Amino acid sequence: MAAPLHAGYALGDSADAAIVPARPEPLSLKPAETAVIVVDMQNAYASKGGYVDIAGFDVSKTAKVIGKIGQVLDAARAAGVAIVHFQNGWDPAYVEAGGPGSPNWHKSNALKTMRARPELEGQLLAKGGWDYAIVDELKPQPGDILIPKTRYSGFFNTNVDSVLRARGIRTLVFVGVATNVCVESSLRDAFHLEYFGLMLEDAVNHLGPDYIRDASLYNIEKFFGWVSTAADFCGAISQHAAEAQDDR
Ligand SMILES: C/C(=C/NC(N)=O)C(=O)O
Repeated sequence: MAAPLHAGYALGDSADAAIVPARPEPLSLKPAETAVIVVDMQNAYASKGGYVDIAGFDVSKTAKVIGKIGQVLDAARAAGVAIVHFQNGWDPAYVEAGGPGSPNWHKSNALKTMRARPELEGQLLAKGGWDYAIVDELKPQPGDILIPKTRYSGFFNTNVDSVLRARGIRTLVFVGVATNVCVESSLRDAFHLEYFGLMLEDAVNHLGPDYIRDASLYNIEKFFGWVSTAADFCGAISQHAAEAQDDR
């Protein structure tokens, strides 16, 4: 049996689906049953002087990623695709971060940085602060959904699965930071919850050496979902919306 021309839950009725060029094969999706997941586009992860910059990670590429995400959100809103923003962080007393009994206390580079530099206590990833805030260019708009989270994956200790299922959403388009941490963690968990996950490789930024970006994209393409670009996703949903308009 020949491999299907495209993947996606809409295999049976792809007539009303958009076909997004992707790896390992094109992915069909229905805009009304799709959401763009904007992962942690906060000053902490995307701005000079934010937590990951202070911790020594490279944020030089985030301005370009912010531009790509802005294009994706404009096209998504025009095509009726839902938008969900994850926002990572904790209460200013860091109760939600967990103490030494939590692996987060030992692995979070934000918590480790504040232990090493006590003058930063209460500033990194603290709700209400600049570091925690979503960057000005990508502030949630009316109708967007905002999901606070306290660990890497947006599918743990949140209601996002219920929010998405209540809207009949089956395909999730991932953008944001970091490719190899919160984006991949969330896409993997979404896979195990039966969502079709698509990562836009030029709308994400990784933390660490460049090979970790390649490894993350390989993992997603081979085992957890699909990989495409901002232009291919925007082109597919915009063309689909135009054809639907012509058919009216
Ligand atoms: C390392 C890290 C990653 N966050 C993310 N949004 O990928 C953190 O939150 O400490």
